[in-house]
Amino acid sequence: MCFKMCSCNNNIYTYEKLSEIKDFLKEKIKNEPKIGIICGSGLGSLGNAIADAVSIDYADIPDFPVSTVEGHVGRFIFGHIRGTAVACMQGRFHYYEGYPLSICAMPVRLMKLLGVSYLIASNAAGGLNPKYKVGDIMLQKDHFNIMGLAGLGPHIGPNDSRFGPRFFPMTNAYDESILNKVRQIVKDLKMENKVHEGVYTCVGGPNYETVADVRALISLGVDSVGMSTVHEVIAARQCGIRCFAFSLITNICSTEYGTTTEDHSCSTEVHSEEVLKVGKDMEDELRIFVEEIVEAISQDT
Ligand SMILES: O=P(O)(O)O[C@H]1O[C@H](CO)[C@@H](O)[C@H]1O
Ligand code: HPA
Repeated sequence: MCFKMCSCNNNIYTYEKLSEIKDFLKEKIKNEPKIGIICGSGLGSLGNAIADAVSIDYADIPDFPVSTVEGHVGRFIFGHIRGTAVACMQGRFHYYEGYPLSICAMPVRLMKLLGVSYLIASNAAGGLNPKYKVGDIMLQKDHFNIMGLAGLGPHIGPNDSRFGPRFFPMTNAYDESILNKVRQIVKDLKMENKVHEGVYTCVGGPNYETVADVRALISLGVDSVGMSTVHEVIAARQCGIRCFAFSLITNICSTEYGTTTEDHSCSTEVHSEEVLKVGKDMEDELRIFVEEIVEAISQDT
């Protein structure tokens, strides 16, 4: 299938196409997943907590896109976390890979067809809030949809109401009752000193931000910046999935021009190696955190 398509309409992932993919996956999995998990860059090990795992590479799913970015393995893992059936994406799709936002968010609609009613999305992100440190976690209280303000979204074009209504609110995009459960988990796990709540934004990337970009985002009230998640949450809210998302702060975005070092790099630059390393360093702690969240959500009826 050709993924080069207009970003505004002609969405190739029609309801019928996604139903075919859903049927293909359903034949391979044992239980209907209740919670969808999207692993951010370097956070794929969140999927290692899954029992009775059935792994399906994106490349083996008919008409499915493939992950092209380091830190995103590119497979679904279906199974259980603490007894709850989950669908976990070890690898997501980003706009900068050349996929329109409708394709980046398509797996969320697929998860809905598979039976998912809750989403836990994670991302690696740069810290803008001066209180944040590398390795901190930011619970997404909200997002600032810069790409949406520029007319880009996963739902632009003809609307198929089987994926949800044309117009829908985003006031409570991040579910307050899940957030309350997570706040309690943060206390129980004694993580208060490294967990914050804030506003995330998704930029197009793949370059990291200039100092002027960073200063502007801070002035707009944004606390963390990445290149994902927002369009996934939009697609999820459109089809009635309740959402929780968090950023792992993998680097601090610089508000100052750095000094150029002897090798012509800059002292305040961010590089993808450090982003992935912070994810790796945090993998055990985050895996337990996500397991607790799954268990708390599963008690929700
Ligand atoms: O949002 P995730 O997938 O975690 O990845 C983040 O990390 C990558 C940049 O290092 C970008 O893809 C950015 O979006
Ligand atoms: N900016 C954008 N995306 C990111 C960053 C960043 O600083 N860190 C990890 N993903």
